Amino acid sequence: MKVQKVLLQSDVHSKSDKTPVTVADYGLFSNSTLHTLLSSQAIVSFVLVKELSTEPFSLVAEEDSGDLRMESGQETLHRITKLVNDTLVIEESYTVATLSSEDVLYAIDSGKSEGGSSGRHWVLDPIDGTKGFLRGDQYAIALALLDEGRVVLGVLACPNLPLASIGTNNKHSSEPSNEKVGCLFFAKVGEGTFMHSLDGSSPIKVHVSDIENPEEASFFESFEAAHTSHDLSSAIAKVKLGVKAPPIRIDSQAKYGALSRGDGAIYLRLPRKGYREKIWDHAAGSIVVTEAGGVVTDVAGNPLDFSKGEHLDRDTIIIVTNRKLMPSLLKAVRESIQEKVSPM
Ligand SMILES: Nc1ncnc2c1ncn2[C@@H]1O[C@H](COP(=O)(O)O)[C@@H](O)[C@H]1OP(=O)(O)O
Ligand SMILES: [Mg+2]
Ligand SMILES: [Mg+2]
Ligand SMILES: [Mg+2]
Repeated sequence: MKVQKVLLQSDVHSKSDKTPVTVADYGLFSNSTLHTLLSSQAIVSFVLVKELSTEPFSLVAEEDSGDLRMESGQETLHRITKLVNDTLVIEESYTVATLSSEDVLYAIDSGKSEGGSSGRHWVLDPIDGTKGFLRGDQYAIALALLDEGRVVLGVLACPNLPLASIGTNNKHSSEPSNEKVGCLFFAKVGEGTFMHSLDGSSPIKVHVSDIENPEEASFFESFEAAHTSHDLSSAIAKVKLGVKAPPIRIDSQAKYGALSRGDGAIYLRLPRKGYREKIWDHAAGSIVVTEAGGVVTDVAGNPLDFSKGEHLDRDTIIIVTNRKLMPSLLKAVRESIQEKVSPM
């Protein structure tokens, strides 16, 4: 959050489309991003190892220390180490000793497990929705626990997600947005999904929307057209289901969080051909939604399979909604795909 604030105060963000333009802009953006995602991975990994010292530890995480071990990476490593220590200071129980650069490298590289169908594995996306982070929009820190290939626990921190609904029905776009942001969702198998504010309000139990008529539903999709087909989702939602509201396009697993509390009723992810989704992009989000009463499936109607290592199957379409809407949504997705493949 600290790094994003600095980014947003820089000149870069005064441009209307919030995208980097000059070489210097790109430098600032990529350095800040690198610092943030590696620090996040180091902090979560360090804390997990400390808390779980009595059991075998396996972490499947997105990032690795990469060039940080080389001469050219020393300045970056130094800054990340400072960022990690400055952050851990806030939490008194972790300030026993200052972490060295070596400790930070070790923590980052503890995330090299491949996961799989046996035993327990933590799954971490230290910054999910990197593009949203850069734009000053939505991003998430997503942590899940797999047990024998099944997600049994999920935590989703969404630092920029308003505590109030972001659903199209509740939004008054003419009003200035001074709403409070920063939500944390957590779900444990069989125990439901809870949300509280990042600054620590008491948790409330959340439920997915109970809308039955698809025309009244609003739907989420990626902000980035490279991550999902906006054309296909619009064909499914507008044409097949009669959805009236425009799509809510936001980055990251904040979509799962927002859906789990009923801000919208549908999330469609229609990746480009050949793409293999990573487990850390969906593990936490999927249990947050299912424990809130929702359903997360592929196009065959099966739950996502997190037991095959780092990836889901190639070309996995992800369909998320409540139990009542799922049959018609599945039908609409299948029909639209069929029509796209073999146009009449
Ligand atoms: N070509 C791609 N197709 C689908 N997802 C992608 C692609 N490239 C990166 N991603 C990952 O998809 C997620 C973002 O999707 P969304 O559009 O829902 O925000 C991110 O986790 C991003 O990784 P990252 O964690 O590095 O940001
Ligand atoms: Mg991700
Ligand atoms: Mg990521
Ligand atoms: Mg990434």
